Amino acid sequence: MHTFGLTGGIGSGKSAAAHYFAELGVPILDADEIARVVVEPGSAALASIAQTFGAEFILANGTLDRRRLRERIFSDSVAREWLETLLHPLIREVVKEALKTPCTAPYRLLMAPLLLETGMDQLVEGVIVVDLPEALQLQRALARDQCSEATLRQIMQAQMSRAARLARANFCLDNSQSPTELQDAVKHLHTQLLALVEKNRT
Ligand SMILES: CC(C)(COP(=O)(O)OP(=O)(O)OC[C@H]1O[C@@H](n2cnc3c(N)ncnc32)[C@H](O)[C@@H]1O)[C@@H](O)C(=O)NCCC(=O)NCCS
Ligand SMILES: Nc1ncnc2c1ncn2[C@@H]1O[C@H](COP(=O)(O)OP(=O)(O)OP(=O)(O)O)[C@@H](O)[C@H]1O
Repeated sequence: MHTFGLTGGIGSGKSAAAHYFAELGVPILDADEIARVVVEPGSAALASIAQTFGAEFILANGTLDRRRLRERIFSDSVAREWLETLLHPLIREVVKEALKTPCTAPYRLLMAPLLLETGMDQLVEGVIVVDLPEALQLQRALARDQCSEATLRQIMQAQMSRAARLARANFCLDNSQSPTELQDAVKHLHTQLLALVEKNRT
């Protein structure tokens, strides 16, 4: 089973690209979704977070106060590193287990904003980067998220720079134009990936 990684900074258009791949029948494994599963109510990770940051980081319904934790970790790099040390190995283990599941499609995608930062690119055969100028990335993320510009800038600062990410890309999807153009780029890359997978089979 072939797996390629799909990455890009916050608001770059990973979900939009993944949606177009899914329409073409490509299975998607989403690391952000797994990051939510590992802190579900009752998990050891959630208990550790409450112990370190305080009980006020847990909402009345027992779930993580994600907004509060976001504000905290992106304004305090020590807190962020503590959280990453706790969560990244757990996320990686769940991803590794999920990748063991056989799948009939020619290839699948592991979608992860921190694919390169966490070394999860070692689990895939090639890296696809969704790319756009940082100013446009900020503009789109601002329009979508209930998040201040200052926090978004801090999140972008905690991620790899555009240049560093592009330097590690095997494939690039330009998302600086319209959604239709992104969809066309996904279709084109899908054909390329199918050919690559087929070539490796023979
Ligand atoms: C801080 C948390 C609770 C905020 O939750 P929230 O629902 O507001 O955001 P969500 O999880 O949907 O993440 C939104 C985006 O933030 C960015 N982001 C998240 N965590 C990080 C991080 N540690 N460093 C840099 N960027 C990050 C990513 O681009 C991500 O797509 C959450 O992001 C989290 O648990 N982060 C630590 C786990 C992690 O590193 N996840 C990335 C998986 S590869
Ligand atoms: N080509 C485009 N033109 C205009 N808006 C776009 C385009 N691509 C994506 N968007 C919008 O930009 C925002 C960010 O896109 P998306 O949610 O796909 O990014 P993401 O990389 O998955 O973000 P995150 O990692 O923050 O979850 C969304 O509101 C989306 O609708």
